[in-house]
Amino acid sequence: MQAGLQRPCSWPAIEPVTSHSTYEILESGMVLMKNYISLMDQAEIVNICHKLGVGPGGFCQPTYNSGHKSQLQRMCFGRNWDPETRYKERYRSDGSEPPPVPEEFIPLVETTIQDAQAHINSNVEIPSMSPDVCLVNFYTSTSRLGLHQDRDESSNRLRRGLPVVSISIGDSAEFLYGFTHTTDECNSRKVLLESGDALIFGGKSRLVFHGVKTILPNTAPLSLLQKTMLRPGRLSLTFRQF
Ligand SMILES: O=C(O)CCC(=O)C(=O)O
Ligand SMILES: [Fe+2]
Repeated sequence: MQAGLQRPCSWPAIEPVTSHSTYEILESGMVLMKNYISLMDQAEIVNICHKLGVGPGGFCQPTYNSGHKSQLQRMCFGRNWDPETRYKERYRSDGSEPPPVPEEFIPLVETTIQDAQAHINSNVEIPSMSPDVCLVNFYTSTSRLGLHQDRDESSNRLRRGLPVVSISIGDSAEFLYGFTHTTDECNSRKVLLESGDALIFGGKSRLVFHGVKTILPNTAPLSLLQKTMLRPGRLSLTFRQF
């Protein structure tokens, strides 16, 4: 954590490890923080997601109106999001409601944004936010996520460019991104997201098209697998303020 960015000590401690991390500015408002979350904290995040994932409102495989099932397992925190109804339905079809965003995650996300802002020396390019929604995705080695924009949050927050903060845990992923509505796999840029990386996209990059092309099997840190019940695959958490 950067000097001067101390949080009240009553907050539960999931703290990013900035000493070993490196920062890459991908675009205005889009920063990749490599090796940002310590293995211990990754394990804690996995354990929290595991505990909530097996309860009511936990992991499920979203279904499209066509009957097609999504290739992912997904769980929402804070607000129910569904590929068909977006944020409109408070309850899932099984009657469950999503758990709130776990309180351990909120200072982690806020600090991540502060560190990104400190790195680019601007809180205009990436505004601050406090997450009240999170989508948790679990990808197996064959899962993919097509190119899309995250644009279902409230228009006020989108207009202000409040960032999405994405955290990757487990197997690495090839993540695609691009800025035109014609963005496809051929003309998008590609970046590797590894366990412990945080990616922020806000400001001018808030509506970037993005998706997950490939999961690279057997790339999760061994010690993470030993410390947790994480199955082979990738867990991603994308935090937003609705
Ligand atoms: O898994 C990821 O890194 C991206 C997830 C994502 O784009 C989403 O949930 O909207
Ligand atoms: Fe997304």
